Amino acid sequence: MDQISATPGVAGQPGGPEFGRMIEALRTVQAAITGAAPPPEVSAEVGAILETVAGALEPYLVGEDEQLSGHRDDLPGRGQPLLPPLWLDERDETHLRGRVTFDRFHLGGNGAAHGGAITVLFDEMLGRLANAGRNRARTKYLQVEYHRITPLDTELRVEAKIARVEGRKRFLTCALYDGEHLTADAEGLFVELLPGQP
Ligand SMILES: CCCCCCCCCC(=O)SCCNC(=O)CCNC(=O)[C@H](O)C(C)(C)COP(=O)(O)OP(=O)(O)OC[C@H]1O[C@@H](n2cnc3c(N)ncnc32)[C@H](O)[C@@H]1OP(=O)(O)O
Repeated sequence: MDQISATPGVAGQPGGPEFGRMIEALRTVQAAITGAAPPPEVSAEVGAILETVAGALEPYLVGEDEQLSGHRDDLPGRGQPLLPPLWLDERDETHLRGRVTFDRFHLGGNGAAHGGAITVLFDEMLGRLANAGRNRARTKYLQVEYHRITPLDTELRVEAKIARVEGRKRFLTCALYDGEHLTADAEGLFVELLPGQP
């Protein structure tokens, strides 16, 4: 994505608070479905409702540049349901600091957040920082270490820093904390795109 709007949307316009509410409801549905063991009639009923929901949106499908999801910096996780709800409290061109809460949708097992969900968070944090005020770069590698389980339904702190820049290469680090406990961290290399690279 190239354009991310930090301006809260206007009620009654596309991207207004109604859109944020829809994304929030989707997150609630994702967690509810993941955590439920409904009887077949309820699964059938909910499935039909969701098919109706998809049908209601179908006339409004747009290209990547026009979609709202992922482009709303005023919403947690940019309004992109793939991302856990992430709030950025501090940001400049050298560091980011935010809060994130994983829920039942992000469950790996035995109460712990899925390692892949944590990696999505780290790629987002490092991607945002690598691209802050700089020419566009993409992830070359992301090396993640899991030090202890990352709990669900707990507000966690996440911090990213630029370690060094060498020509096109941007080396960054990210760390996730439950209180004072480090649960996971990562080192990533982002490479600035050459003209013509997608
Ligand atoms: C506003 C935006 C908000 C964004 C938020 C969301 C962020 C999400 C970020 C992403 O997820 S991006 C999607 C995932 N990544 C990709 O799809 C990238 C796919 N790969 C590519 O497109 C290319 O491989 C890439 C542009 C990253 C680099 O390709 P190049 O062929 O131009 O670079 P090359 O592989 O030659 O490496 C460039 C430099 O890095 C070095 N390098 C490569 N791999 C390395 C490695 N493993 N370790 C150390 N150095 C390495 C390499 O030696 C070289 O060093 P020098 O410049 O000094 O010669």
